[in-house]
Order: sequence, then structure tokens, then C-alpha cells
Amino acid sequence: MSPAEAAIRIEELTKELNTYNYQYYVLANPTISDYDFDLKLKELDALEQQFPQFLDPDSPTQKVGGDITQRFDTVRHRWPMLSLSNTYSEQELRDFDNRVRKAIGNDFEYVCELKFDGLSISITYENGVLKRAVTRGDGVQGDDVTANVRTIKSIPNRLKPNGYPDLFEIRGEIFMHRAAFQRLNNERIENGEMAYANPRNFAAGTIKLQDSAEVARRPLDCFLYFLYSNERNRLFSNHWDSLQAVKAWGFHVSEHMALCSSIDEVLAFIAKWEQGRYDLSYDIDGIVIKVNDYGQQEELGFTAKSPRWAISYKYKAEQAETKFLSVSYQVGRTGAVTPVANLSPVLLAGTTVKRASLHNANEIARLDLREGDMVFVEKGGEIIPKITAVNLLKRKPESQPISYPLTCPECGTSLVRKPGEAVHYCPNDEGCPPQIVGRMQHFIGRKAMDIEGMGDETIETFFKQGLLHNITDIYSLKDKQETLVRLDRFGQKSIENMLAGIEKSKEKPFEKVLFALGIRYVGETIAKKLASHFKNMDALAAASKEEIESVYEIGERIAESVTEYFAKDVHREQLERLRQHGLHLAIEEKTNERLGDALSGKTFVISGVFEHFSREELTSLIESHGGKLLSSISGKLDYLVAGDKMGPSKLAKAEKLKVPIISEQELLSMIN
Ligand SMILES: NC(=O)c1ccc[n+]([C@@H]2O[C@H](COP(=O)([O-])OP(=O)(O)OC[C@H]3O[C@@H](n4cnc5c(N)ncnc54)[C@H](O)[C@@H]3O)[C@@H](O)[C@H]2O)c1
Ligand SMILES: [Zn+2]
Repeated sequence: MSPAEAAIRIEELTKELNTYNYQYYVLANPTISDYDFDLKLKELDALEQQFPQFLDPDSPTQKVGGDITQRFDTVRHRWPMLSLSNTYSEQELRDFDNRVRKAIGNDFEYVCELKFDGLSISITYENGVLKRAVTRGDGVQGDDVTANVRTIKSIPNRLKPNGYPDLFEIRGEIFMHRAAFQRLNNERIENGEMAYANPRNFAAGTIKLQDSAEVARRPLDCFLYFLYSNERNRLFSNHWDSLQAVKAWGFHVSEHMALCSSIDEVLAFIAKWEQGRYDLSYDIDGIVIKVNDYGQQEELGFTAKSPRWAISYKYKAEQAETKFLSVSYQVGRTGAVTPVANLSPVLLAGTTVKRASLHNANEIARLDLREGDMVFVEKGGEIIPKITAVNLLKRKPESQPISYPLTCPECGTSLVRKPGEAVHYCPNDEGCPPQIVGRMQHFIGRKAMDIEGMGDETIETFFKQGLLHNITDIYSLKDKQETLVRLDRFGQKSIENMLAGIEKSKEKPFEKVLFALGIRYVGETIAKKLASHFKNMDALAAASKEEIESVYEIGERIAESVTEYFAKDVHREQLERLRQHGLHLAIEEKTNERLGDALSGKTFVISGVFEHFSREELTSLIESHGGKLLSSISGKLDYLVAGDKMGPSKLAKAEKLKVPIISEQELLSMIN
């Protein structure tokens, strides 16, 4: 390659890699596999070594991928937070071992650890108290996400006295267990929210949220794997011993570690976890190998980007090749059509795979999938694997492209696809069986009307028997007891339970009813926001798209979906019937008894978690003394009542606008 060509390629790769880094670290939404990313990075590295005149100190090969955002305070790391060099090959690992031997001789040990697939965090403790948690950022400085990290249960806020240094920094990986990921991600999909591709992205996206209360709702976990302190080398002579101590101080340290005295032992550890990783409840993407002794680590030192005393061996995502048989089209409760590929069964990552997700028509087009193709399937963080590519070498010349159906496979209605959206929908929401059943199942669900004694299967059976046609019929079941007792599998007792559950559900507040309707994109949080803004169903039904969009954090897509819902006569009729059955279609205005005027004319915003009162109690306390609550911080606000775990952005805003910040105690003393 000529220098001119190299210059062009270097620039090209640099640009591409910077984009991938941004998508991966800042947006938590990568568009290329780690393996392909690493190949490109290696290509760039090789070119820069061959043509050092083109080496830019800002090149992605020289810098730690950055996750710094504008939303948090930036904090400088006391000790730089570097990356790890990585390899996918045994030979390169042996090369690493030889380099180490050359530098420090043959008398040393390695510690092998799992490489947890999450995001790294550095936590500072002062006198046993958690003071600060900072993301890796660009390695020199990172985002201060302390409030969010405090919500993670396995990270202690305060340590019991146990011989730790007065000041230390501990580093580890924040991650989400696969089961929690599946559950929360499915909820997001059902609510029409953006789904995350894997647990790593979910964890990375969560730690960068502004709302710590929302972070607390998403179960994150953290393994700690490295200690820094000025006193460290006085207390311990090596990494292994430090981790044993760290465990005793109360931190979550993985039990899956090994001390190895040769590279062959390291390779055995790698081989063992290649399969073993599928039995873990969380994702790992490789093994980290560290020289154990601190003195030897110092001798080896660092490059600009990573320590020379450590390396990571990364597992390639396991792939299998199999025959693609056909596509099934599933219709969900919101009418969204999801294509699923049926495959010839094949063993992959410890399980037999028969189906793969295809997401939508764009994905089928991207793969250029044709009937009878041989395809490669891969398992990422998702339980259901995906097709990564077609094996074009084995394609039959006469094979035909997949034609996406024009009509709903369940009810025959013409499918629609909105401009700019990837998903096809069946618009026949009141006549398409899986939509009707799905909507009723959503309605009775735990987070919606929470009807005891009634389950998803009951709904399906009743629908098939012609007892239920839509959600309002649930409340007429009590008039059909004679038919009910004649059904198989339904005893008198269980019918009574169910009917009692149905009656009890009428007490659910307006926001739950609104969520239960299953309007596309109206998840729990959105339902709450709409309910508290519009106060009742009639006002919401009468609102224009613009009015709905003007509500804080409600976007155009949601507003459009809500107005579309209320524009349909069937929905208005259903709501009328729900009203007749006695459901709450308005929020209960709690008129607080007036206890005093101490706060009269003053405005408040409540934020965070409090020691003595719930937020609701604080709200009614303020209102009953004449105060008024506002929903957001502005220059007009009189007081911000701040508890623990308040979002850092709120705090910053209040400080900037010089809004007085008071505690719950101070609020109480204003009243008394
Ligand atoms: N797909 C993409 O678009 C894209 C973009 C950027 C980066 N990436 C991937 O990320 C890699 C670069 O990320 P990176 O710099 O975080 O490197 P890395 O993830 O390969 O390795 C370093 C990180 O490993 C983590 N780690 C997990 N367990 C550990 C343990 N036991 N001990 C020490 N560290 C442990 C730490 O967070 C550390 O920062 C790339 O090689 C690529 O695979 C992918
Ligand atoms: Zn349909």
C-alpha cells in the first residue's frame, strides 16, 4: 500500500471507529459486532505502525473509548481508568506471555477472571462511606453518576469497620442479569418503548439516566475487580490478596477466579468457561488475565491505552449454520406484526435452536433472505437468537425472495406501515383475534387492573367460548354464571374468586384504567403523566394532538396514538360501558383538609427519597398548609424539597437558578 493510500484508509477507519464508539458508549446502541469492531481497530493499528507519520495522538487506537455526556458533572480520575488490550487467538495470548517473561522473568503468577460484559465504574470510599462513583469516560475523566450507583443493592453505601484504608477507589463492572433484562425489555416492547439489544446496553443506558428513581427500579448488579489506594501496596503485595480482602469488606467479588502459574493453565481456564458461560445468569464476553504481583505490574507498566500486565481473551459469539425453512408472522396485542424465522433445528451455545427473530421487513431485506437459504445464527444477549447472514455460497440460483404479506395472517385485513416506521400493523384492532385476546390479557394484568382469579388462559378460553368479545364484557361475566359453571375446569369456588376479583378491580385508580386500555405507546409512566395532567378520561378524549404533545415528556408519536384511539367510536362506546360498570375514569381529587396557612402562596417541588415521609405524604402536607406543588424547577419556584438520591441535573438546575433547597426537617419547621 502506498503512503497516499494508507493515509486515506487511516482517515476512513478513524472516522468509522469514532462513530462506532459514539454509538456504543454514548448511545448504548451499537450497529456493528464487537468482533468486526476489533478487526477494524487492529487494521488501523497495523497501518499506523507501518506509517507512523500518519499516527494521530487522538486516534481511536490511542484513546480509551469515551462515554462522557453533557448531562453529568465530569470528574477527573485519581488513577487513570484504562482499557485492556484484547485478543481472540491463542497464539496472541502466547505472544503476550512471552513479552511478560522477557520483561520480568519466569517467576510470576496470573490471575484469571471472568470478563463481565457491562460498563466499568470507579467508586471512591472515604472512611468507609461511598463518596463518589464515576464512569470510565475517556480514561482521564468520567461522568459523576453517584446518585444512580447508590441505588445498586450490591454496592454498600457504608462499610463495617474492617481494616480498609481511609481513602480508596474500587473498580468494577455494572451489569444486568439476563433474566431481569428479558423481563424489563419485554415490558418495554409491550409498551412500545425502545428495546435494548442486550443486557450490556440496558445497563449502560440505565446508568446514564437522569432519574435515579427509575434507575432504582431496574435491577443492576456489580462485580468489583480492582483496588486502588495510596496505602494499597503496604496492605497487600498482590492483586489476588486484595480481592480476598475486598470481599471481606462487603463487596461483591466473583467466586469464579483462578491463580495460574503457566499460560497453559490460563488456556485451560479459558476453555472451561467457553461453554461454562452459558450456565451463568449474566453475560461475559471473555476472560481477563492479570499478572498478580503488584511489583511486577509496576515493572511492566502501561501503554497510552492499557496496562502491559493484563490482557483480555474474548470469545467469539458462537455461530451455527442451518437451513432457513419459512417465516411465521405473529400478531401482538397492539397489532404489530413480528416475523419469526423457522429453522431446521441446530445446536447452538448449549441449546437447540428452531426459531430466530427477524424483527421486521427491513431486517428481512437487509439479510436479503430467500426461501431455502442456509443461514448463520448467533446468540447474543437475547434468548431468541438472530440470523446474522446468509451463506451465499450455498444459495440456489432459482431461490425466491421472501414476499412480506400484504394482509394480516390472523384476520385478513390489509396491513399498514406508517412512514418512518419499520413495523407493519394490522389496523383491525376490534376484530383481529390475537389483538382482542392480547388486549384483554393486558387489561387484567398485574400492573393494570390486576384481576385476581383470572389468568391469560381463562381469557383465551372465554374468548373461544364466545363469552368475551372485548374488555367491557369482563364486567358482565357476573350475569353469565350459569354458562360459566358448565365450562370444564371451572369450579364454583374458582368462579366466585374470579368474580370477586373483577368487582374489586373497579377500585383501581384512573391512571391504572388508562394504562389497562392498552393504547399503543401508553405504558405505565405515560399513563400516569396523562392522568395527572388531564384529570379525567373525557378531557383526555377531547384533547387535540397538540394539547397532548404539550404535556411534559409526551412526544408526537404518543400523542398521535392517543388521539387515534379516542377517534374510534367503538372505543368511546367501550369507555361509556366501563363508566356504567363503575370504573374510575377520573382521578380522585384528594381535597386535603386545610390545617393551616403557613405555606400559603409558596410553591414547591419535591425530589428524591425521604427518611420520614413518602412523597405523597409530603404533597398533602404542603397542600394542607396552603402551599402549591409545581412539576418542574424554574426561576419562579420558591423551594425545592430535596431528599436522598435526587437527580443530579435537578440539583444543578436549582443551584443555578438559586432556588432555596430545603430538607424535610426544614419544611416541617416552616409549618410549625
Ligand atoms: N460494537 C461496537 O460498535 C463497539 C464500539 C466500541 C467498542 N466495542 C467493544 O468494546 C471494546 C472496547 O471496550 P473497552 O475499552 O471497554 O475494552 P474491553 O471491554 O475489551 O475491556 C476493558 C474493560 O473490561 C471490563 N472488565 C470486565 N471484567 C473485568 C475484569 N474482571 N477485570 C478488569 N476489567 C474487566 C472493564 O470494564 C474494562 O474497562 C472493543 O474491543 C469492542 O469489542 C464495540
Ligand atoms: Zn389482524
